[in-house]
Amino acid sequence: MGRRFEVISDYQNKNIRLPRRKTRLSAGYDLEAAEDIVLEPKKVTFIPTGLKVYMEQDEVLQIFIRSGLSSRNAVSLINGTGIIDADYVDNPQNEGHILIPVFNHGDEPIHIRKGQAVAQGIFIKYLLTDDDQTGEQRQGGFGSTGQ
Ligand SMILES: O=c1ccn([C@H]2C[C@H](O)[C@@H](COP(=O)(O)OP(=O)(O)OP(=O)(O)O)O2)c(=O)[nH]1
Repeated sequence: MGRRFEVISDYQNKNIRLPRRKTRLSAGYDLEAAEDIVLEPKKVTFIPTGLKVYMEQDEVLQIFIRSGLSSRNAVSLINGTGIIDADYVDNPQNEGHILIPVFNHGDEPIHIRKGQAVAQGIFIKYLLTDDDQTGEQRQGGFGSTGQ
C-alpha cells in the first residue's frame, strides 16, 4: 500500500497542497487548513485538511500542533496528539478526512487562512501484544468505535 496523502473527493479542484516537510531532516509533514476558518475563544474547532492518508498496516500518523501557531496564539490540539489509524482512510462516513481539533484558550477569535500550516503529522510504527487477535473493521469517522 505504501504511504501517501491524497485530497478527498469533496476538496478536489480546491487547490489543496499535499503535505510537505520543511527541510531534509524535518520529521513532520505540515498540514494546512483547507478553508478559511475562525477559532472562536474557549471553543473546539475542527479544522478541515481536505486530506486522507494511506499507510502500511503497522503504522500510525500522529498529529501535533505546529510550534509556530501555538507560540503566537494560545491554541492547542484538544486531544493532545491526534491519532490517524491506518484503517481510517476511505471509511464510508467521511472518506478518512483528517480533521484537526483545535482549542482556542485565548479571549479573542483567531483567523486561520486557507493554506496556513496548523499542524504536523509524523508517521510512526506501532507494536502488538503476542496474543492480539483483533479482526474488527473500522466503519466510520472520528469517535465511531468508542460509543
Ligand atoms: O485529531 C484527530 C484524531 C483522529 N482523527 C480521525 C483518525 C482516527 O483514525 C479516527 C479515530 O480517532 P481515535 O481513535 O483517536 O478516536 P476515537 O474516539 O477512539 O474514535 P474511534 O471510535 O473512531 O476509534 O479519527 C482525526 O481526523 N483527527
